[in-house]
Formats: sequence, C-alpha cells, structure tokens
Amino acid sequence: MDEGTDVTDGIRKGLAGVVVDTTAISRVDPTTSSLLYRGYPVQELAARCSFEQVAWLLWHGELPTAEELAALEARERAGRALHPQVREVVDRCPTTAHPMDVLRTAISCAGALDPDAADDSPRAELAKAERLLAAVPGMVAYDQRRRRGLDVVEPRDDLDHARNFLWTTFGEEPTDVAAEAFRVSMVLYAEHSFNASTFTARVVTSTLADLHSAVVAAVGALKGPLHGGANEAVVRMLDEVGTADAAEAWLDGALADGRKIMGFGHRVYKDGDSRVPTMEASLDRLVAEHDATGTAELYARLAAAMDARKGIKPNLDYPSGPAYRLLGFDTEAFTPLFVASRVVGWTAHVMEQRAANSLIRPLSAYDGPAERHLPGA
Ligand SMILES: CC(=O)SCCNC(=O)CCNC(=O)[C@H](O)C(C)(C)COP(=O)(O)OP(=O)(O)OC[C@H]1O[C@@H](n2cnc3c(N)ncnc32)[C@H](O)[C@@H]1OP(=O)(O)O
Ligand SMILES: O=C([O-])CC(=O)C(=O)O
Repeated sequence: MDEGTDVTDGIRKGLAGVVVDTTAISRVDPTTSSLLYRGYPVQELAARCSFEQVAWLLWHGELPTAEELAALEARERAGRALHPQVREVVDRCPTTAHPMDVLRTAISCAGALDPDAADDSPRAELAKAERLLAAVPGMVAYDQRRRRGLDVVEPRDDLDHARNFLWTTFGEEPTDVAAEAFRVSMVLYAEHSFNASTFTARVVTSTLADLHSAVVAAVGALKGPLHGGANEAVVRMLDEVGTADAAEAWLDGALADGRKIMGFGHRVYKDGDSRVPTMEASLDRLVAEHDATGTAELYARLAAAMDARKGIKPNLDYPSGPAYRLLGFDTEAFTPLFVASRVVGWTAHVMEQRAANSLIRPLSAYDGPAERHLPGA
C-alpha cells in the first residue's frame, strides 16, 4: 500500500494480529494461555527465582551463575540510593501530579545524569539497564513517602530488591507473605513480548535514540488504563462496587453504559491470562494475613459475574491491584510498581532491537480532504 492513497484494504487497526518482528525474550501463547521468559515458564520463575535472577535472564538469555548473580546483586545494592538531583526534581513536582508523571520525570532526569548517556554500546546499554533496575524503586518509594509527609528511608544492603523496595516505602520489614507476594508480582510483571509500552520502547530505539528516551516513552504508554494503568483502575472500580452483594447489579449497569471493566480482557489471551492464577495465590495469602475476606468475596463475585455475562477473564492487573492495596501502597502508586518491574523487559527489548535494528515506520492510508489550495495560490 502506498502512503497517500486511499487504499484501506488490509489495515489492521491497533496492529491487532500483526506480527512485526521476532523476539527471543518471551513467548506469549494464547492457545495454551502460557508465558515463557527465555523458554522458562513464568510460574517456575515466580516460584523459585529472585527478581534479580529474572532480570539477568531477560537481559542475557540464560540464568546467572552464582558469581554473576552475586556481582549483579552487589551492583544493584550499590545503585539504590536516590541521586540528589533526581530527588530535587521529584521534590519540585507538585503532589497533585500523578506518580506516573513524577516517575517519568525522574527517569528522564536520571537519563540526563547517566554517566553513559552518550554511549549506546552494548556494555553501556546494559549498565544503564542495571542502574534503572536499582534506582527506580527508590524513586517510587521516595515519591510515595513525600506524599504521606514522611522522610526518606535509606536502602538496606542486607535486603534483596523486593524486600528493600518494601522497606524503603514503608520503613519497616515486610512479613514473609508480603515480601513473597511482592516478589512474585515483580517477576510476573517483568516481561510480556510486544505489549504497547514495550513496542513503544522499540519504536523509540529504532530511531537510534538512547535507552532512557525509550524507557521514558514506555512509561507514558504504560500509564493508560487500557494497559498498566488498569491496576490502579481496578481498585478504584472495586471501591465503586463496594461489596460482593453489589457486584452483579453494578456490573450489569456498567456494561449497559458501555464501560470497559478494568482488569478484564486482553489483546492476546482470549481464554485467560497465564499469570493470573499465580498472582491470585499470592493475593489469597495476603487476604488471609489481613483477614480481608470482604475483598476476596467481592473479587470473586465480580470475576464470576464477568465470566457469566461476557465470558471475559481477568488479566494480571485484576489480582495485582488488590494485592498492592493489601501491601499498603497508595492506589495511584500501583502503576509505578509495574514500571519498576517492566523496566527490565523494556531494556531487554531495547537491546534486542538495537542489535538487529530497522526503523519502525508503518504506512497510513490517507482519508483527509483531497488536495486543495490557498486562495490565490
Ligand atoms: C497488564 C495489561 O496491560 S493487561 C490489560 C489491562 N487493561 C485492562 O484491564 C482494561 C480493560 N480491558 C480492555 O479495555 C481490553 O480488554 C483490552 C484493551 C485489554 C484489549 O482490548 P482489545 O484486544 O482491543 O479488545 P476489544 O476492546 O476489541 O474487545 C473485544 C470485545 O470484548 C469486549 N471487552 C474486552 N474487554 C472488555 C472489558 N474489560 N470490559 C468490557 N468489555 C470488554 C469489547 O467491548 C469488545 O466487545 P464487542 O466485540 O462487542 O465490541
Ligand atoms: O501484553 C499486553 O498487551 C499487556 C500485558 O499483559 C502486559 O504488558 O503485561
């Protein structure tokens, strides 16, 4: 199809069903509702691996050796402290700004300060990715604490990525149930092939722009409620529904109004998201620890009603939203948690794209006014 013609045959709105490139990073298989990271089922990784191990796997293609893991952990722990200039930039953002806007700004600032900012060699790209793995939790935790009027909590070298994230957010050691649920969510959110934010990162990289530009753009794409913003929207929706007994009537009204039900449906999975059962198991343990049976009943009733009425299943944002609330995060901080995880997948894709690059520039079929001219031209 030539751009500038009015040929519309073959347009795939939203690129639905279009295969745009190969990837060796993850496989999303809707026929089996399964997800592999570099060949490993995500459920196995969630059960047995730290987030740091998964990050290495996604970046390098293999799990780290003990020495490689120890070295990555040391670098991650050394890179956690919030850079004073990033902190200043966060402080200058009003607390009325959405935390995703603040995080997008903080990551952009970190990119400008990065010692390898002008270097896009494979070594430098990996170093930048590792620095983001280490730094993003501190940005998220700091912003949430300042919104609560609380002082910064310094990171702890004796805690892994997930536990330290909770420590710097809440200033207290998480329970094992909380730390496990959070680690599992981080592993499940880390990567999902050519979703909208990852594709955004690849488009930006395809122009040979730098890694931080790609990540900042990806944060913007993730913010929307049809993508990562759904985890925040899910708990707002559950609050609106109120109680389990109200679920069916609320759903009927929402569907009649043509509303999208947050946390349900998926562009690729049509028979359930492979990650949901694993996250639901963690949510169940949090519910038990917090004696939050009302949450569990509402969660189950709404999912059953949605299945009965539309046959549409939950996606990962449905269980992760209530899990993040039980962990104690502010609702509007949920999507930044997704960023802290997905930054690993985005940067793996940035490196894969750059290694075999082709400018991403599709065509469009013009359907605006025919050629016309200014008076007297
Ligand atoms: C981690 C993630 O990013 S997962 C996605 C998180 N996003 C959400 O949870 C937001 C709610 N879900 C949605 O909006 C959609 O399911 C999406 C955007 C995720 C996928 O959308 P698409 O693949 O474009 O599917 P599409 O929107 O065409 O839906 C197909 C049909 O199912 C319906 N449908 C899909 N999801 C929903 C939903 N959540 N609520 C109500 N109806 C839905 C659509 O209305 C449409 O019905 P129709 O054929 O009668 O018009
Ligand atoms: O794959 C998608 O379109 C959205 C998604 O589930 C993710 O990014 O985790």
